Amino acid sequence: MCLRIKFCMLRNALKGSRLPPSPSREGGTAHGRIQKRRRRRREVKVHNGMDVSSDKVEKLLCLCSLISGNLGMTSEAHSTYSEEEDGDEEAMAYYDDDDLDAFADEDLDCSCEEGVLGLSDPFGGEVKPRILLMGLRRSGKSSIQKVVFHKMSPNETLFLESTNKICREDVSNSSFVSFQIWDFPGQIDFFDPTFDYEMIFRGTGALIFVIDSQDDYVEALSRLHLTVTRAYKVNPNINFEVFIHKVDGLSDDHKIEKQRDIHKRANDDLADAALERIHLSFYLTSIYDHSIFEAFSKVVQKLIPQLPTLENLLNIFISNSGIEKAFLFDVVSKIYIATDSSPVDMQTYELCCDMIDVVIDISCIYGLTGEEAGIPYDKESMAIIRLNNTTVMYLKEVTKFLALVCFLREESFERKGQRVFVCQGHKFSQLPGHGSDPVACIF
Ligand SMILES: Nc1nc2c(ncn2[C@@H]2O[C@H](COP(=O)(O)OP(=O)(O)OP(=O)(O)O)[C@@H](O)[C@H]2O)c(=O)[nH]1
Repeated sequence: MCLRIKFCMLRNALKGSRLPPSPSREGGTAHGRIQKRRRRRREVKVHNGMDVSSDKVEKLLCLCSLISGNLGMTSEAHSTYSEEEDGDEEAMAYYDDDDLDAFADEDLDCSCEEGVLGLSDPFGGEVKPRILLMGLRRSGKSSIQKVVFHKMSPNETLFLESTNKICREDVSNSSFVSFQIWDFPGQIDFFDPTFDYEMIFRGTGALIFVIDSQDDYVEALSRLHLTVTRAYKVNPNINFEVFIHKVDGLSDDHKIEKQRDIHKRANDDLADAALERIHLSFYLTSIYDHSIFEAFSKVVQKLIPQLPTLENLLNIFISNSGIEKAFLFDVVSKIYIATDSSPVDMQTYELCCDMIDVVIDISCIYGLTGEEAGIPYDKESMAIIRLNNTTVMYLKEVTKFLALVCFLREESFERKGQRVFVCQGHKFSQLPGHGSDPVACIF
């Protein structure tokens, strides 16, 4: 199926009509205000769309695809898998709000254990890394999971009920983004003999401890200490990630102050227990902006064994292409799984998320014909957006769930005389009429 963003329609849509609410655009007052402010800050113009694709981009895409493919899911491979295993192409229909729920429910294997105390060994043969969400009651654990992985609007989390069972969810968007999330009820009694915490921590890759920054955090810190020390004894390889959460209600100065205080107290507690070797990473997060997605990106990246290879590829890619910044994104969760070594700022990250939203929304509205319904993102998907500060953004599909998003200066953005290559499975093939030299590629 050929799916291409229709740029004239995109331009019209951006100028005149209102885009339908995408999961990340709709939302609560705080989130809505942030989004509105951000939209005012910049004027998004759409480049005169053409089939532009540099051979360097294609080379990188192919390599990324290969790395991904070695893990079992290239675009093609995944399509086959979906058809054979699921028999349901509509699994990709997460792009519109109604279908989103269907996607989330159908594709995410979400189950809740019958209470903490009744947990038997559910991990027979489990190989996916496990991410645990822990913290006091009402700290925001379930909200984080729902907003990041179910595209729930932040305001809807106000109506979430308290979790009283361990909820497990399989997230398998791509070979890179493939793990289990365990959402724990607020209070877990480590001393309860029927709660087998050793078995839980043994297979854990990351433990996210959520602290409500708008609340008194003394109890949360002692709980963090207890949890971390217990987990470390069982499995010293766990990454300990502390989300200082709900910072949307705090001023910038207050945020920094809270982070410094929590950081100091948590590390002092570890030093007092002679456990300085335990490393805690801290993040300021809120479900009302992109900070939660950025923090989750960093947590997930640490669990990707191929991360150094991907980063190297992106570094080589930008050093040879005039591109200033490149990200590899999981389009479903908007987690970026790798970027080059230059620093990431929040605004750049937000722009990438917005671009993914625009591409998917416009594809859904204008890119599908009747018989193609259901797959608004495929190997033909690409988009170019010119911002009003002479920066060009470029998005290209890598695999069914991955996108390469790049930033480059307008002057580096050449559209003429380029050879166009497409990545077909594991091979480059050259499109007729676009230059004569084949691209060298090592498989
Ligand atoms: N202001 C603000 N509120 C948030 C944020 N994240 C979650 N909340 C709110 O915090 C409340 C509790 O959220 P939950 O996700 O149910 O908390 P939980 O940690 O899963 O709670 P338990 O299931 O009882 O352990 C809800 O009203 C959410 O709307 C945030 O980033 N900012």
